[in-house]
Amino acid sequence: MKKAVHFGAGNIGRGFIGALFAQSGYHVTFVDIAEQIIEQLNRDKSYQVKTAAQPQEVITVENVSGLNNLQQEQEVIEEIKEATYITTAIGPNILPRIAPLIAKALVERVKSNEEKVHVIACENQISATDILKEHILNVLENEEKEAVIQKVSFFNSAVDRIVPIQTEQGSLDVLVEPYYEWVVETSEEIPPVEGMKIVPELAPFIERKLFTVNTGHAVIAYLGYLKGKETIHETLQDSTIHEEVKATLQETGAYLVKAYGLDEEDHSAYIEKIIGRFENPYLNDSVTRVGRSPIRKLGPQDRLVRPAVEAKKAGLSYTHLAKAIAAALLFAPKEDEEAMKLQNLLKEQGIVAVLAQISELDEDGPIIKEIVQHYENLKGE
Ligand SMILES: NC(=O)C1=CN([C@@H]2O[C@H](COP(=O)(O)OP(=O)(O)OC[C@H]3O[C@@H](n4cnc5c(N)ncnc54)[C@H](O)[C@@H]3O)[C@@H](O)[C@H]2O)C=CC1
Ligand SMILES: O=P(O)(O)OC[C@H]1O[C@](O)(CO)[C@@H](O)[C@@H]1O
Repeated sequence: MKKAVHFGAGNIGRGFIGALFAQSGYHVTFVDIAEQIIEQLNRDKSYQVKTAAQPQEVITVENVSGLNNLQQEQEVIEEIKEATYITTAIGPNILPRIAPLIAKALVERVKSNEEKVHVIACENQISATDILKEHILNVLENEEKEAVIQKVSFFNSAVDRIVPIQTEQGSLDVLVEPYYEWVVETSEEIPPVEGMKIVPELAPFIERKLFTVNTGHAVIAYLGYLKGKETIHETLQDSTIHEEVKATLQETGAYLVKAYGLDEEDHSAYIEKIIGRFENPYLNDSVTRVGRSPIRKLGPQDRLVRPAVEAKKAGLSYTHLAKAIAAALLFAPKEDEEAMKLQNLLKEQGIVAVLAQISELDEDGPIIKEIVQHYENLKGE
């Protein structure tokens, strides 16, 4: 049986990527630090993926096991020595932490196995696999680097499936939206995985996804949070926010149409389809999950700042994006470590210095000016 090693046995790991490998006949070893999930995977050896829809579809995922990367380093290395795929869904900030173990394992792997192994980071981040690759290569000696580069393929990818925080305590089962898309960039012939779509150039796919699905979701989360809403579905019932989401996606859409020559009508239909996905009442997706880690989401390459900067460069409107950025600065749930850090930074340094630092925006530029105006207005509401 072919093997896949997947880092991150969370929502996307179990509910999407791991499930596709298992359905394609792979044994999936999940690697995680969550002791309870690992124990349960090894005990139950299966779990169910259930769609948030009526009627509900239920898929049983089998041939799975788990390893703890903090306690079972050697076992992880042994699995990687035989794997066809190594994938991750752990969050962009965690990639540097798992890179040393993957690097160590790849060095062992290329000594004992001639077959190529394929590494794919499945994160909401542009070029996540390139970033992981850099962290891996950085810890290797020159000779090791060469061997790894020759026998390991690294592919960037875009992952799209809404998987909310799971509410069934003590269960490995995962509730997912019915829709999914996994796009992988390569021109190599690679072992087939059901549901994996191969493209020669990822940029249009990942930007269209990140700046529509993730931008739209973020706008709903941040505006919903400010209005005291709990869920994405509930927030979208507010017609003012609904309109604001559409207007923001028209801004990112104008940039995407111009940058990638997309058909305007097709893109408008895509926006409608995405908003329809957000409206799914069975997902019960919280605004705090979707808005989580606002410092990461305000990064220069992420879903709010990059389209605003690109729109400005192209002479297009970015006023609704500026409002969304302002709303992100006001996102302050106590349990979100990054949100708390952001609030402290704002108190200590003020909005202009913070945006210059975390979003790499020009302190004297028009984007910051517009954000500051929206920030003051939103604070006063
Ligand atoms: N949930 C969703 O709807 C989607 C999420 N994504 C992306 O997928 C990635 C994962 O997201 P989720 O599955 O929602 O998160 P999650 O929090 O459900 O899963 C992450 C898993 O990583 C594990 N982890 C954390 N630190 C670790 C470490 N040092 N070593 C090993 N494992 C570690 C956690 O214990 C957890 O099980 C993120 O990059 C997210 O942006 C992408 C598309 C959809
Ligand atoms: O997973 P992140 O990057 O924190 O952001 C949440 C976003 O990712 C998703 O989980 C799916 O792409 C969306 O629900 C949301 O747009």
